[in-house]
Amino acid sequence: MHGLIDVGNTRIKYLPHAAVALNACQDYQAIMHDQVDVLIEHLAQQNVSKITIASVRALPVTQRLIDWAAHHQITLQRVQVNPTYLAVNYRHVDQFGVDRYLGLLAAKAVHQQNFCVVSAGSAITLDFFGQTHLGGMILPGIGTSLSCLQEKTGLASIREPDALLGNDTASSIGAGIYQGYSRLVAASIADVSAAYQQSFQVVLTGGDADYIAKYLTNDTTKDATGATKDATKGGLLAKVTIKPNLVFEGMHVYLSMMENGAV
Ligand SMILES: Nc1ncnc2c1ncn2[C@@H]1O[C@H](COP(=O)(O)OP(=O)(O)O)[C@@H](O)[C@H]1O
Ligand SMILES: CC(C)(COP(=O)(O)O)[C@@H](O)C(=O)NCCC(=O)O
Repeated sequence: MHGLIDVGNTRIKYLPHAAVALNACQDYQAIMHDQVDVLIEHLAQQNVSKITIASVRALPVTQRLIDWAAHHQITLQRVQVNPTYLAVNYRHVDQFGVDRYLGLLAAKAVHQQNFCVVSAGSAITLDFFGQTHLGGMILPGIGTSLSCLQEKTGLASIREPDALLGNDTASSIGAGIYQGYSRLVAASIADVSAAYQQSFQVVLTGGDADYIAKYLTNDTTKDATGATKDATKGGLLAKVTIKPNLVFEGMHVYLSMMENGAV
């Protein structure tokens, strides 16, 4: 058994390698960092003999997984940003997040060009790809923003608003964070589209993708089968697709390229 692991800043996600190939829409299992031992037990039970791991940075849980694999003679392979197949427009490629790289690889395999990968996790990242990677944006994610607000002001409750404006603290924070972030993402895509004179297919992933999508447009279809639905907004957002497994799909592309000797 070959296991794929995505270590994000908030959660660790796991998917057996075969699941990506056989059923790309199957959801991953996600755990918080302090539950890494539950994942290790699961890997042991599944007789995992090989692990491919994408880790956004050198997190203690990544080291824990590396140590466990070494101790049990399990082959562990770390995904690296490699410009051979997909070049990222970064001054220093080694700064570029491996999760962003895998998101681009997966989206490129489907759309080839003119897409924007939006990953709504601990951070919200936007990566624009025309004929090549153009560059990106990073901003604090929804959960991160809520934690900051709580730390600075003590305000922690959040509720989805039923209107544009909130009428109590929780719905006002909901209006600001859920709707506000979606507008920020939409306006950023619109600005880049206008500046580059091209439109971008939007591919959404990450723990908060549904919230971003919900307020980004009223006409978004959650991707279960890879299907998309038209969702035009100001003529700029051509299509929005939610891909919960985008990083894993990117790992699948990455591994295929390795097998073919491209990476
Ligand atoms: N069950 C959950 N546990 C924790 N966070 C969740 C959960 N469901 C959705 N979220 C949201 O997803 C965000 C983390 O998204 P994720 O894609 O896992 O991030 P990362 O890749 O940075 O670990 C959290 O900040 C939170 O807002
Ligand atoms: C931007 C990120 C923090 C997003 O991480 P995530 O929200 O998925 O945990 C991560 O991709 C990262 O640490 N990137 C390195 C910096 C960069 O891409 O420029």
